[in-house]
Amino acid sequence: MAATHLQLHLAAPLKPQTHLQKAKTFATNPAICRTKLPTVRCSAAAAATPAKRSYNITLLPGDGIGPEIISISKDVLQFAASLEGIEIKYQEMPVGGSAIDLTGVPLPEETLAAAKQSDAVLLGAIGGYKWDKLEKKLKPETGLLQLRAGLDVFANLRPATVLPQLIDCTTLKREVAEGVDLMVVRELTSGIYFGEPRGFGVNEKGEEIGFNTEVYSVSQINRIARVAFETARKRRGKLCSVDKANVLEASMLWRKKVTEMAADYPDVELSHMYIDNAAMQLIRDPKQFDTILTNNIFGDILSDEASMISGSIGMLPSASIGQSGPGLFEPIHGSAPDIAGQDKANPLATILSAAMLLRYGLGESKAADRIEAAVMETLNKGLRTGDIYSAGNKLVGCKEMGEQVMKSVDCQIPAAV
Ligand SMILES: NC(=O)C1=CN([C@@H]2O[C@H](COP(=O)(O)OP(=O)(O)OC[C@H]3O[C@@H](n4cnc5c(N)ncnc54)[C@H](O)[C@@H]3O)[C@@H](O)[C@H]2O)C=CC1
Ligand SMILES: CC(C)CC(=O)C(=O)O
Repeated sequence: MAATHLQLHLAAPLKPQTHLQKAKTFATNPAICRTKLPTVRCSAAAAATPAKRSYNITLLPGDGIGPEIISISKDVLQFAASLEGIEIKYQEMPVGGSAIDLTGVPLPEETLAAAKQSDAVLLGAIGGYKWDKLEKKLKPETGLLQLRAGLDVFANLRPATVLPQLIDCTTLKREVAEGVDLMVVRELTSGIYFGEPRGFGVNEKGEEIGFNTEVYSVSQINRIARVAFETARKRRGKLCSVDKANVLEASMLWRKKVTEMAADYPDVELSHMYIDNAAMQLIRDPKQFDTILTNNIFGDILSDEASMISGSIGMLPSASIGQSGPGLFEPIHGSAPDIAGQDKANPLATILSAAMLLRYGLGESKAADRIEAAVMETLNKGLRTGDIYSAGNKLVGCKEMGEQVMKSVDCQIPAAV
């Protein structure tokens, strides 16, 4: 099958909503991630009446809790799609530690080829103790970085919302967390995770060293900044660019280019913040943030931090997109080896990633609505995995949570936001 093409569709800005309107929306409407991103869709699905209603999805379960959460998310995706008359064919491929065990490498050529040829990719997570001591090029994490680079999905969109149902799960004071609704736009295929030179060596004193390089080119900055401005424009019109421009040259260039681009977006209020302050401000007053633009490593850290405002890392989905080709959709968490195989994992981050896949990868927003509505209904019923459990609710395992979401998938679709 020919590869589909994701496009950043520069649509007219949506009307910004006030915090109060938002809070009301989220209290009554399950569309957790809806209307928050620039419209991203494959060209095959971009027509008003999509000609193509059949898609190929590559599933990459990976390691640890990956297979558990992907199996459930696939069932939910399949059911929601079938109710909307969409046919999906799946191809499951190895990645990470499981690929190392099978083939000797963390990203087999066949896996990358299958991912590239599909309409979208749904990933669980990679990594685990078993592979921690392998040399760098053979580690599961290297496979994931190669996959992101191979698909050129440079923009990682990580929404973090405090759902009213989970307000008791936040580690912050209720009044600080209530109504938080932010989006981290993380650069995903450059920066210190990829920069050269890198490696191990010996310094002039004969001491062993490890070194990495934080490097960004103008084009790498411009393309992620554009996504962030477009995202902010479709949200509440506030963009905070997070860097370390008081110390790092790569950040100085980042700040200069982001500032220049602001001229194209007079409707977006741009601010800059140093990463150390941003990490603090996110806990002090998270509601000050709407859209956060940042580099690869700062975005990795800030979004994990943001997950605890929402209640659990088991709740946060993500979409990684490029200029063309399939998008990569994955929860923000890792393979959680401490709970793997124990039916304790929260599958909702991956289920919501499947909803993002439908909405932003395939342009199938009705099926995405169904999944998000089902997640909300399941939470409304009081079902909770251990990571989001609070008194008065029912503690369930990963499987039962998934089964309950499945039951709710054909629930009535609420009106669009
Ligand atoms: N995208 C990916 O595949 C990522 C992979 N990793 C890899 O995952 C492995 C473990 O890394 P950690 O630093 O422990 O991060 P992690 O995100 O896997 O786990 C951190 C903590 O959160 C909990 N947790 C994570 N997901 C959960 C879920 N769905 N439900 C309930 N609890 C959940 C875990 O049990 C653990 O206590 C490492 O090998 C790491 O390299 C880490 C981050 C991202
Ligand atoms: C495991 C790394 C390669 C990536 C990571 O930590 C992340 O993207 O969350």
